[in-house]
Amino acid sequence: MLSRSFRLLSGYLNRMLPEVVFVLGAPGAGKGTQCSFISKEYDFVHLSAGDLLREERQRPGSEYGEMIEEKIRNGEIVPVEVTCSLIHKAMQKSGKMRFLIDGFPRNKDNLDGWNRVMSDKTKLLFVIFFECSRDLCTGRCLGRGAAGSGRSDDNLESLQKRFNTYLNDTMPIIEHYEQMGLVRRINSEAAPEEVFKNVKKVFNTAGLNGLVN
Ligand SMILES: Nc1ncnc2c1ncn2[C@@H]1O[C@H](COP(=O)(O)OP(=O)(O)O)[C@@H](O)[C@H]1O
Ligand SMILES: O=c1ccn([C@@H]2O[C@H](COP(=O)(O)OP(=O)(O)O)[C@@H](O)[C@H]2O)c(=O)[nH]1
Repeated sequence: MLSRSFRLLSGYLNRMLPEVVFVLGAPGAGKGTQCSFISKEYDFVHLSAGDLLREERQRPGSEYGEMIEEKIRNGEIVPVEVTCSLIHKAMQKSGKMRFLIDGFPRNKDNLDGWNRVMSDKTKLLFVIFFECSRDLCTGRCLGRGAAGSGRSDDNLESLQKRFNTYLNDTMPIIEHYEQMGLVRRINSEAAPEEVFKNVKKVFNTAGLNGLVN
């Protein structure tokens, strides 16, 4: 009896937690593009860790501006205390309950930091992993740079470093979630609308099919 009440109560409390989907994949795999599609059709707020860091870098008086710029240019990962606190603040500011966290967690420091501070405040639904060949991803990022992204890392030299970081540091995080049965793999080499069809299948299968807006 007591254990049933406990289960009901913890189930209820669990449902009250903000829900999170992590979105991972190589640089240029299409994470941002797909997240913006998802947030238009489903009740999820898109939070790009990279965008939050770039905003913080531009914020007058930020003590982290230079460090963030250096890390981004070199394709290295910013310490989790900075990234996690930006994500947490953006979640609170939104007043919403469902979040796509794009481009995070990218290494063990990110994963451990999130688990330390955020895992008991949120419920991780699943992890989307966009799979795309290195050549296509490189071409997309260079195209984004040529089209005027203004990003200091959309160049060949930074891209080589970003890919090394992705292979050495981010792939083990994806494998970690794979072992937990949380990864939803989606090939992202086709046109954006085609990729989105498969993204929708993942959300609908998870019972998140309520359209919004
Ligand atoms: N499926 C796709 N096919 C072709 N180009 C794409 C596709 N998805 C994204 N792009 C383009 O590739 C670049 C990188 O996409 P983006 O969504 O910013 O990737 P990420 O967030 O993974 O770095 C952008 O210029 C975007 O317009
Ligand atoms: O949690 C994060 C997300 C991004 N970055 C930095 O921001 C850069 C750009 O990341 P973003 O996700 O914006 O772009 P992508 O590399 O996926 O195209 C990365 O190479 C890192 O230097 C980081 O340090 N921590």
